Amino acid sequence: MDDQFCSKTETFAKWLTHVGVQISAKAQLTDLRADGRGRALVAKGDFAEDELIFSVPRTSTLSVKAALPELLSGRQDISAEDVECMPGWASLTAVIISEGSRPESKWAPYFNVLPTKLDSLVFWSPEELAELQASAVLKKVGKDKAEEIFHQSISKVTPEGTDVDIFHRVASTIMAYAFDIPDIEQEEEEGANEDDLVDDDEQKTSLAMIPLADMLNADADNNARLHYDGEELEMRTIKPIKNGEEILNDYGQLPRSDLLRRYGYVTDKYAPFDVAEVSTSTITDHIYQDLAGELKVYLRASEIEARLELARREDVYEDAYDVGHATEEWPCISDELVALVYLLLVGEETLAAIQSSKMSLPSRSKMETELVGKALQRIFERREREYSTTVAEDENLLQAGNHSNRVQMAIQVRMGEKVVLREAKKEAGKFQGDNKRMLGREKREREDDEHVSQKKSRHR
Ligand SMILES: C[S@@+](CC[C@H](N)C(=O)[O-])C[C@H]1O[C@@H](n2cnc3c(N)ncnc32)[C@H](O)[C@@H]1O
Repeated sequence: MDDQFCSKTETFAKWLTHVGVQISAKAQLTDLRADGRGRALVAKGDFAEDELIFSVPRTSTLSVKAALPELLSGRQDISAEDVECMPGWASLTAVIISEGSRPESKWAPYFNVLPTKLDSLVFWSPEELAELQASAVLKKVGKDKAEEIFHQSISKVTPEGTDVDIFHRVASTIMAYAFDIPDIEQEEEEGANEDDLVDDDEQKTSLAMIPLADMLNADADNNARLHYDGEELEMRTIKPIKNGEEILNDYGQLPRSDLLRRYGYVTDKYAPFDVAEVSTSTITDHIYQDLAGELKVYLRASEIEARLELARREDVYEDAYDVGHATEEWPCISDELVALVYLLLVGEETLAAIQSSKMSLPSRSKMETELVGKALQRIFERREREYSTTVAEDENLLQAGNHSNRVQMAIQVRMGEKVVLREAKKEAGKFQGDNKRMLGREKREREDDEHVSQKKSRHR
């Protein structure tokens, strides 16, 4: 353990006052390492709703704009453009690495409280990552791509000797600690154009580090929120906070997989936001085989492609679809996924009618046919089998608890995804819509209709 932890916190607290941060006497930076929560802000008195906890002047935030002059000073070999042309996170990484290498940096007391070790996924070994099994989060880690950007552009502007380990530490700290701050000029401009008919809701933001605001942990239900309205960024309570309670910020409604990837921790409170991903290529590779018994039709690759093209035209195509827990507002299975599977399975005549725009895509309830439900159930079962352990096995492993913290977190993530797939399968099992417009049925239905009418005419 870092035995300078407390002295670093004290120096940081003094520095905050020095740079104009105003903090309520009822809020205190506290050592929560024993609970695995690092430094945290804790209430040392009762806060009312909408009470100011602290304010940080915009001038005390660390952005590319703020730190670029220092990086460029005395360097003839690079220009502002070399830094500004990089993606936002990469240019902020470059300026923080450069600033961090200067012992006289005004930010030094702040840098001293930033982490030297993180658990975000980029730091996991191949064996640890393998514990996530079939989780789609593995495709999102992006370590190689990040290193490519480091070698191609960041390392050209950072001090000589900056290695890839420093790069990952700073880039990952930015991922877990930085904020997207709305630009104040933009807000004023928008205010001036309040009567404009065209609503330009794309607000310009800048990525920046906000000392102290980034010492707040999060646990799905926050009790504080940062306000960006003025020159002072204000952290205010959103509900009363009692003496002794931790002050928590909002990191967003993230599935545990993303929480782990970006922040290196998970808690049960994020489980309701878990998602599992099913890729369109897996769906098209298996759907006709899985339903061969009931379809009795063979589609050529070009016919499948035409159906996917229609899904694109109808704006329901995605390379992969997320399924999540149902809420009061949303089902587990998105409208887009139902529509994709419907278009892959709808009969030729209905397909042609939609293609020629004689008919529009039916409502969700009409697309929830029994066949679409059966296909989705198979898709979710297949996806669950891609994980090498079952939910029950994971439950036992979690209970045994004899793993490293990282493995324990990986088990929670992979188990959460399988639980979502099961719930989605149950939902698909309730689809009961008529199959008569579906592939292989349309013709049979028509033949049956004709058969009935022939019978009727014979009886006449
Ligand atoms: C913005 S920082 C918060 C300050 C941090 N605790 C520190 O000591 O520097 C985000 C990091 O805090 C930790 N963290 C945040 N919320 C947490 C929680 N509920 N449980 C455990 N760790 C948490 C994670 O390591 C995350 O990457």
